[in-house]
Amino acid sequence: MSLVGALPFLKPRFSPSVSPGRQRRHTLPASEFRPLNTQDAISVFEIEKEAFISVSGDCPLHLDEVRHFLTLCPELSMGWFEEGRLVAFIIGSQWDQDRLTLDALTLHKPKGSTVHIHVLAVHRTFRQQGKGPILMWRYLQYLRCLPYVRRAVLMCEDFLVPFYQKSGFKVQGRCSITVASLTFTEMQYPVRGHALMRRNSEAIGFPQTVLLLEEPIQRSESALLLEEQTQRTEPEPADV
Ligand SMILES: CC(=O)SCCNC(=O)CCNC(=O)[C@H](O)C(C)(C)COP(=O)(O)OP(=O)(O)OC[C@H]1O[C@@H](n2cnc3c(N)ncnc32)[C@H](O)[C@@H]1OP(=O)(O)O
Repeated sequence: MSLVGALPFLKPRFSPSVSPGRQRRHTLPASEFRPLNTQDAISVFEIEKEAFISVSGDCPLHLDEVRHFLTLCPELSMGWFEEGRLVAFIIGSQWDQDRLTLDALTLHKPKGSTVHIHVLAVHRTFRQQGKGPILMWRYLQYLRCLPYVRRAVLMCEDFLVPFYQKSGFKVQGRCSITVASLTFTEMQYPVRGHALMRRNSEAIGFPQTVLLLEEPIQRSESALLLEEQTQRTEPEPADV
């Protein structure tokens, strides 16, 4: 019996016969989309602080609320990481009523068929590059793979209505929620009701869906180009 066979713990980690190209990579993936977890909460809140608190003094989710939703329903969040750094994120939870009320800001209703998108934010240095619309597009595709989701809703300030319309959201009306002097428009996106065709792919950890939309989402040329580049730079599956 060889020494290595008898004492497996002495076995070298990498076989000398493995070619350099097959060795484990130690670099962080260039671009990765994944659900967030509570360890990401600080990075999320750092982006929120800059994006909202520095502008209006408040933000959609305080740090404890970020942790709360990432504990209760991490599968309704999505982060975009570049070389391990969070550059954009969405946090959602389930809601069970037609319109948003104050309770929707803090509660997750696991029996609800609506996903309430609490916040979409892009890190300051990565804005105006089409990342927000791409992340939203991926998120909405992902929601289509969750059988219990019928629609997505959000509230936004009026100046962002055209931005969300480009992602396929429709105005539902004035939101009953106000925060200090801020008022909001409520918007919704029908997740069910479209014909859809599934492609059996599990890239980047999210099931992918190819959609046949009744009304195609309008995406700008820059967004399409960036997405194409992102797909090109997505990492190969790690060696096992
Ligand atoms: C539910 C909520 O979370 S509402 C709050 C939304 N989040 C914030 O306000 C946080 C701070 N802001 C951000 O994080 C980002 O600026 C976002 C999420 C609003 C936009 O993301 P970005 O990646 O910067 O989007 P980007 O600038 O690339 O714009 C993409 C398209 O949306 C349009 N757009 C962006 N911002 C706006 C706006 N304020 N009003 C109208 N259109 C807009 C752009 O013109 C562009 O369209 P085009 O490509 O056809 O020219």
